[in-house]
Amino acid sequence: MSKFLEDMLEQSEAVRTIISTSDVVFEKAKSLNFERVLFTGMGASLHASEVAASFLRYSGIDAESFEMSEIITYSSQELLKRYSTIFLISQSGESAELIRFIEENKALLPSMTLVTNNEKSSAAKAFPDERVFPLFAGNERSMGATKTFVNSIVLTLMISAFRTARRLNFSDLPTRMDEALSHDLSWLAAMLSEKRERILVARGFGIGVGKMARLMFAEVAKLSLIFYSGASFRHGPVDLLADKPVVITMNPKGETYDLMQELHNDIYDKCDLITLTNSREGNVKSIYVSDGLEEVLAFIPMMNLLQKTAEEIARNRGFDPGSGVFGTKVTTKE
Ligand SMILES: N[C@@H]1[C@@H](O)[C@H](O)[C@@H](COP(=O)(O)O)O[C@@H]1O
Repeated sequence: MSKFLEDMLEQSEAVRTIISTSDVVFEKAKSLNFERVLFTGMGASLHASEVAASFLRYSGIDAESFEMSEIITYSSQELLKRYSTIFLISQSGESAELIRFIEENKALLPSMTLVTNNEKSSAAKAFPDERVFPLFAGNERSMGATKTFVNSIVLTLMISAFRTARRLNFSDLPTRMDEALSHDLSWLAAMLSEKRERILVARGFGIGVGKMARLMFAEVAKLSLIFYSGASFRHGPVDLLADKPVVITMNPKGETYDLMQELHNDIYDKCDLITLTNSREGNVKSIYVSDGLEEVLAFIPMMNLLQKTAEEIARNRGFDPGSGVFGTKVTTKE
């Protein structure tokens, strides 16, 4: 079994564990100021936080998510001071940018909070326990985050839900994740291995997940998957349909479901279109996933489905899923 597959199969258990810590999470979250929130990190950790940032904005709370490396060089401490809470997300707690960010912004430590899978990391040492939210994802072996990505989404949503009036029901999520991984996806892996453009489209809470899918395809399958938000795809990139690409959309029931359906109607005869959805109504080729989950959580099992596909593509292409060729799980050089 590949490292990536091993990690993948442990995800639902990891989610059960993080959900079981909700009382401690809510207790710690009480001391956080949600006036103006920034989430920052690199790679999977950054993309996971984009879900909570859009969830908070959707609930009327001022929240943003920016890549840490860009903040370091192209922003300033004066601007960072304006955030009431800065969430640093890092599964390892050792990424080069994270260490530098903490070092260069020591004056802002009181407004920072760390989300990490490694409570003994260099980053964690800079924070008191009440400012560290552990991911409880267990040992993650592979390059191409799985358990820590999903647990980062769930944990930052748990923290965010504490502040909003919107209650989130996570209880069915682990079962839906396992169901997603039980699909036979060999046909999709074969289609995505062909020498033509692969495009992924999603909106809203799916944008962070879509960017993560792009990263995972690069890290695991060693293939490029282009990601667009549903709206930006219409603003020009639809011309990629000229070469009949494979287009996957993630379209759970929710705010923009109908708009995405319209997009399907407009493009289905110009590409191989597959939609991941929890609606039975669609009239294009669908993979049914995330049954009954609310919009913000529905993208997680969709990601699991894409993980399984990427794992199979990697094996078909002769790569060891979860091992980097040039990349590494922890990047210690900026
Ligand atoms: N190749 C890895 C990515 O897979 C990971 O997402 C990123 C952030 O890692 P961390 O969350 O440990 O800071 O670092 C590396 O570049």
